[in-house]
Amino acid sequence: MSDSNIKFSEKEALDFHSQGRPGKIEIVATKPMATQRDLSLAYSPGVAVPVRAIAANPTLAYDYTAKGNLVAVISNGTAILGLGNLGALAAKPVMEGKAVLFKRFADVDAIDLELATEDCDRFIDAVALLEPSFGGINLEDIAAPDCFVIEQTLRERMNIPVFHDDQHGTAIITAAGLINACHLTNRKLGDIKVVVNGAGAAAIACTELVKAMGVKGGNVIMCDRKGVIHKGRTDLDQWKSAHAVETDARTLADALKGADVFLGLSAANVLTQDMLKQMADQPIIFAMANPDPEIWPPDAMEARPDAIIATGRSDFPNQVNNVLGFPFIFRGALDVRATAINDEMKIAAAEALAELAREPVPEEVAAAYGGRSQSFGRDYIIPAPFDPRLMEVVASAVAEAAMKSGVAQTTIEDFDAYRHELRARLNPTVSVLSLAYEAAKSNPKRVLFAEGEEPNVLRAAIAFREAGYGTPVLVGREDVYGLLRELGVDDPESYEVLNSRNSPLVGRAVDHIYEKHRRHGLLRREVERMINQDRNYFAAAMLALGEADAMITGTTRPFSQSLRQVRQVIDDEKDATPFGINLVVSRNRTVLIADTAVTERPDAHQLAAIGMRAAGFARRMGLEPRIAFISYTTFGNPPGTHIEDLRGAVSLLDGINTDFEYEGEMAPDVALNYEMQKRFYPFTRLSGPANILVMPGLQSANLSSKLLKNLGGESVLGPFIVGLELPVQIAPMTATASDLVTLAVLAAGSVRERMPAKKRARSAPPN
Ligand SMILES: NC(=O)C1=CN([C@@H]2O[C@H](COP(=O)(O)OP(=O)(O)OC[C@H]3O[C@@H](n4cnc5c(N)ncnc54)[C@H](OP(=O)(O)O)[C@@H]3O)[C@@H](O)[C@H]2O)C=CC1
Ligand SMILES: CC(=O)C(=O)O
Ligand SMILES: [Mg+2]
Repeated sequence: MSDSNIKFSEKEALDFHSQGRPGKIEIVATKPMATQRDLSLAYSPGVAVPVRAIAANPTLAYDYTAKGNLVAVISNGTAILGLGNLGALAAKPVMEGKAVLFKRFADVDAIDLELATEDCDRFIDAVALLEPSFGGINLEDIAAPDCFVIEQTLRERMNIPVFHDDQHGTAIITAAGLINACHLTNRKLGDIKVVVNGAGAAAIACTELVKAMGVKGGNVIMCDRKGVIHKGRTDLDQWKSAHAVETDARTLADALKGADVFLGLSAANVLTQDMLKQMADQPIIFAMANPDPEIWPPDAMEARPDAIIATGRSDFPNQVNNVLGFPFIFRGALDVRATAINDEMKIAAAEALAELAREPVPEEVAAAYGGRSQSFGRDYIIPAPFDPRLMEVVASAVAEAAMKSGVAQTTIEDFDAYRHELRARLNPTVSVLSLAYEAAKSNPKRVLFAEGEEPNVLRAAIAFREAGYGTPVLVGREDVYGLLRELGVDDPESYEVLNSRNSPLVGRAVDHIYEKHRRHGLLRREVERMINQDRNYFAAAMLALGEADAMITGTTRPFSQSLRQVRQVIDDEKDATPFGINLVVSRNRTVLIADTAVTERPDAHQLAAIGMRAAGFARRMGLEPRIAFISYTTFGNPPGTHIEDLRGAVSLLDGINTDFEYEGEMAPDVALNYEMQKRFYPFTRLSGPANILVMPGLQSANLSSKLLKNLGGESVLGPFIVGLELPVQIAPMTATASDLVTLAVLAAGSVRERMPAKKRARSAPPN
């Protein structure tokens, strides 16, 4: 089995796919469909107008339909990952997965199409007929040699890019990795001896590309299931025989003697430690079969500590997987309406990837993969898929190469502006959340789940642990182990449970709270009762005493009650009142709303302080803060009362040195609409629409967030508490298990660097 650090059960994988709406994709309308008029425009009779326009000028399809951003991911399921021919229907989860990766990484809309035929001609006809619908075709998981015939014929017949990703996507990423691995081991492509295991779609394309880049034909030995592909074999088709060589080697083991490079695009576990021991010094081992590689990296490393090792998986260093390429390659091709993805575009992508890996990694990416090396070297020969730079670097290289090589139908005049547009397409908050998850994995923390008897909380704790985000510490008095068992956990005793009825830590928890409050009216016996009766007090005391790094609670009582209890044990940050921030993540923008949780009527000082801390929070989320102090009036229009505090906050900020933009008072429709600001209030100090709305009071902040969540269809996260001395997050009572996991990850992520929890506990002064 694997030594991977991502663990999940088969049930989890199935639940992931079946929960909520089955599958991974849905279609969302981009235009309003609310009124009779909307319907008349979207469909008959209004739709007739673009129909006639496109009939007269076909390129207008790119202006009036989704074609220009739409890719079909098409398979017949004859080579699903490394699982073999499992048929068109079984390929659907992979193709849906590919479609969502297109969206997630490059904002390309993609739809999966599975064709139930193994007849090349029928497949080709079916795909060719789809040309009007799509801006590009991604062929996927079609076995060799049919895939060669299919792709070649479709490229000739179609006037949009047709790209078999298992061939060229893989070849591009492999080439980038190989360039860098050779660079690190001082090898020249012209000298290396390569063994390619597999002679299918991916293997043949990789071999062709590396030969085109300078690897000598006579230095490459390819193997299939029957062993080495040598000149004496009589069972070879034209694609395999093109790579047959004169050699005495007959098996993979023979071929690997003295080889510099192993490129595995075959099947799981076919490479042994003994074979690796025969390879040259500093061997380069790319075991790229999916989902399980030809050899697991720890085994390869044990046999050859001097090796550079890559796999197709995200849970080991050096992920050589086509996910690093296809989203961005299609992004660039679509943006210039390319008619093909040609060799120039492929080479530009490979070079851009290789160069990017040699550049310093941005701080947030390094932090996210903190446990692993993130500077160019043996464990980092290729960028990581979550690196936000991939989009602009690879897509712009591909678009430029398309223009230079004459397959672009439109041109990009200003590449700086284009790169800026590409950055904006990726919602930074979505990226930051992904990075927060990665960061949690590489720096796992101990998180107290204060409501450890609630099924939802336990589900979250299980998911938190199994995803590798950290160690959940469950606070509960009932039989928590029994509850875990009911939820399908086989080894409940492996979870840590703290019970305030019998924990040896109770005495110290009481001491801690009593110490804080004994001069403010609390008797020791009252503190004992608090600890005994309320898990929030006990959990918060455990946090304060260093038994864990962070805490989450909130699902069993109103937010304000949980917060009040927590604040009796955990101090506020110096000179600050805590407040709540909600994150509204809508299609193309993220907006923060504050204070959604604590102070009912903040005065000018409190509003200014909320603005300042919200700006810091926004930066941590990857947003450059632009604050609007929100009112129902904009700069006194219409005239009204209750705006003094907002104006006061603005002038308080005017009096200090701030490094963020702020403006107010403003109504939300003006704050969020920069065109309107420039038109009616050209003196605005914002440089774009506001992304932090500091509301005049708790009512407006809290109500607007809840309305957006329930009516607006927006994804609203939070409230996140800002301003407590120790990381505590309080979930809304309606939180789902997955909301709780996000909160736990964010709470763990805001742990300041200090002594690890357990150590602090031990070094605390004796009571
Ligand atoms: N990391 C990445 O990005 C990618 C990885 N891959 C992986 O590469 C593998 C092949 O995919 P693909 O090319 O699309 O599939 P194909 O079906 O086109 O090719 C499979 C090839 O693997 C060979 N093979 C299978 N088992 C063995 C074995 N035990 N020893 C030697 N060769 C073997 C087959 O040999 P024969 O010709 O004798 O049948 C065939 O040549 C899969 O595991 C896939 O997951 C693919 C694309 C991208
Ligand atoms: C990654 C991929 O496309 C494959 O393994 O088939
Ligand atoms: Mg594939």
